[in-house]
Amino acid sequence: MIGKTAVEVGGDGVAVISINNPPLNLLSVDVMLSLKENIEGTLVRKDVKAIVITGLEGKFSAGFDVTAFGVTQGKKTQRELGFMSIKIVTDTLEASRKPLVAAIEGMAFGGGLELALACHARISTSTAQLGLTELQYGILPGFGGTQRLPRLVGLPKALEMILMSKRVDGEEARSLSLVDAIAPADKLLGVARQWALDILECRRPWVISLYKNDKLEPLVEARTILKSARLRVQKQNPNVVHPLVCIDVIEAGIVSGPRNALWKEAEALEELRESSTCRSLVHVFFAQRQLSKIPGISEMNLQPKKISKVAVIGGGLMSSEIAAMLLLRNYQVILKEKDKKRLFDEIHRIRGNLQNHIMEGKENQWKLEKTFGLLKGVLDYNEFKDVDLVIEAESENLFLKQEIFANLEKYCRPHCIFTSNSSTFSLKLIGERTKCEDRIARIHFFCPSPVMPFMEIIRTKSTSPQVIIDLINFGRKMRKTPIVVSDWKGFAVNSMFITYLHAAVLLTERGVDVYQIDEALTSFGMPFGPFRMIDMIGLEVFAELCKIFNENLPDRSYKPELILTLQSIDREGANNAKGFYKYDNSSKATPDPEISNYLANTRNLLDVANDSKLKNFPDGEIVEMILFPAINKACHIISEGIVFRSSDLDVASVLGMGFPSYRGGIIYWSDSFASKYIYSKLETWSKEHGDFFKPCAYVTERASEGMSLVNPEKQGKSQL
Ligand SMILES: C[C@H](O)CC(=O)SCCNC(=O)CCNC(=O)[C@H](O)C(C)(C)COP(=O)(O)OP(=O)(O)OC[C@H]1O[C@@H](n2cnc3c(N)ncnc32)[C@H](O)[C@@H]1OP(=O)(O)O
Repeated sequence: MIGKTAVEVGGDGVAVISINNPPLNLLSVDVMLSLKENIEGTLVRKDVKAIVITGLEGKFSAGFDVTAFGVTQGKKTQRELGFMSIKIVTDTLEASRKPLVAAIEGMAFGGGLELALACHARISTSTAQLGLTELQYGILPGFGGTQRLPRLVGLPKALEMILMSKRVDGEEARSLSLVDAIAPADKLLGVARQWALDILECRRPWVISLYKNDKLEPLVEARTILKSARLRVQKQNPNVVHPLVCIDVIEAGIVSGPRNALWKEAEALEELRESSTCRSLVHVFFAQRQLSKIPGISEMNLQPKKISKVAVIGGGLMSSEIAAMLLLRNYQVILKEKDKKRLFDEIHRIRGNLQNHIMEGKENQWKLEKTFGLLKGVLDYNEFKDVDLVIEAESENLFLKQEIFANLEKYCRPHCIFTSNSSTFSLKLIGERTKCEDRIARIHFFCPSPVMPFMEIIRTKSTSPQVIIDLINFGRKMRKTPIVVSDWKGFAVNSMFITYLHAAVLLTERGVDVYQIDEALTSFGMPFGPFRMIDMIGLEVFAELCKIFNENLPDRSYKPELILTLQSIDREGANNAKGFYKYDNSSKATPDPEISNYLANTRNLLDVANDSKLKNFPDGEIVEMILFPAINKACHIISEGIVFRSSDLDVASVLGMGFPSYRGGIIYWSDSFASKYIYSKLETWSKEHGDFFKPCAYVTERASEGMSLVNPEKQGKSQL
């Protein structure tokens, strides 16, 4: 039995039914059947006047167990989900002849919130998290959420919450009338019990959400809202259908009544949960959860140490972005610079960063000053004595970095963690003049760091387990998804991304149109094409990155000559309004016909003929020719033991490169081809265009054995 519910009847005549499926009180067929049984049981009990539904241990319910979707393809749950939605949620729970109130603490997601929506009232704590998050798994709310949420909060807000899988806290839920009252955790059950009795005594309304109409827009207005929602989702994500299916189901309820639409919803859920989109998204969900499981460390159950004060060393854009991110997460920040002028400039830049952010968030001047007040600029190490973490982001000078780390050991307390942001030198070299290798790691924020939700933690064999745990916890506090990898000549996840960009440059140098490449990749699902991406990174930064990358990892590397040509004529990317694209005052990018001239020059320089075969290259081939080298590099990373699981690179590709999550990540996607196919393509291209495409040993081996590239058990042995 997977989970159940428990009933307790109080002297006040209120039965409290608690969902009991630790740790998150996920819903399962067993939980739902037990809920039905217990509601029916309490309905016939004479000593029960009203019912409260809650979750044990301060968690209402994190929703239905998604292992029932996608990953267990073909295996149906014991009873169809439609049965549960209509027979249990609607005909038993909502139709109960005794008032039913939900007491929500912790979280109410997906099916969990949908149970609460079917109750006659909802009381929540102010910090509870509520949301219909189903679309993030390629399905739609399947327990009546498509019908009840619009009727409780109005169509525009419901669409926003459902289509974006948006979570709101109790306070916001109250302001939306999604919950009826807020109560502190220790009084929650008491308030909910009294509310249920008040409904019985007609002191509070007995609301059946499914038939509530006052918040619903009139049909014509509703149709206009739905139409623009359709256009929006089609534009944002033309490759997936589930948001459109969801909108259709919502509309069906408004047009032909909610009861009929519940059946439509159930049918749609059955269909969507078998889709490849659902399988891929569920894979990414679990892969993301696996990321923080570090073999050999997680079992130690170490508790993370608190990090309150962080020092950032070094100038430049990156360090000011890092410092601003830290301040916005309420860390005290010490910023160390070489001289007064640089320090002044940097502090000025950080204030600008904060101002942008706080303005965007419509927060006030007071908040800005308070946040800025957490920053202290210094020129020496005296303030480092009580710092918990140092992030070194100095220029790429080994001697300078070694000196900094030697000073850190001298001035900081013994538990302070030292990290470098460098991608050039190995951590071993950077820490050579210290005796504290166990406290040294690398943190890599992805560009642009305030936006990218991903963070790499790079460790050596000497980095202590406690430091890893502390940094994972720090990453989460920074609202980033942290991935732990081994030190690999400065590059781990980035090598996959750089290879992807190199493949695009190589292809255009051989004759494929720049803008066709970008379009092929955006149609595939990347948020930007590779050339728009290079423009955004900036050609100077990209060229520098390529130089270091090629020096450190010469195997199958590529020298993107075109970048140098463009730099020589001052085309630096979005920053100076011209790169592969032209940019207007509002940073809107448009293709520039002049690019073809520079391409011709580069081809002359490289002495490569314009390959006529590539002239009318189909989009599908472009995608393969750009993404297969990245898969090849990812396989190299796996075989070197840089990551623990191949699925780690799926998450890395989704969060760090923008690979579409509905394709499951780069390695997961590779499984939609036979490994032999990938191998033979790489082999052919390597003959035609050089070693850049040469399949690595892992791909060669797997292809010869007819094995998938995804094989968590047999992937490369971890170096750690
Ligand atoms: C029919 C309905 O309409 C369909 C649905 O209900 S779809 C489901 C909707 N629910 C959700 O979206 C909630 C997804 N979960 C989360 O966001 C987060 O787990 C959470 C915020 C609830 C808790 O986060 P946190 O405390 O960090 O715990 P976390 O490590 O994520 O999860 C604990 C365990 O539960 C698992 N888990 C979490 N949610 C799950 C779910 N919905 N299904 C299956 N397993 C789930 C995790 O994989 C993890 O398993 P593990 O310990 O074996 O690795």
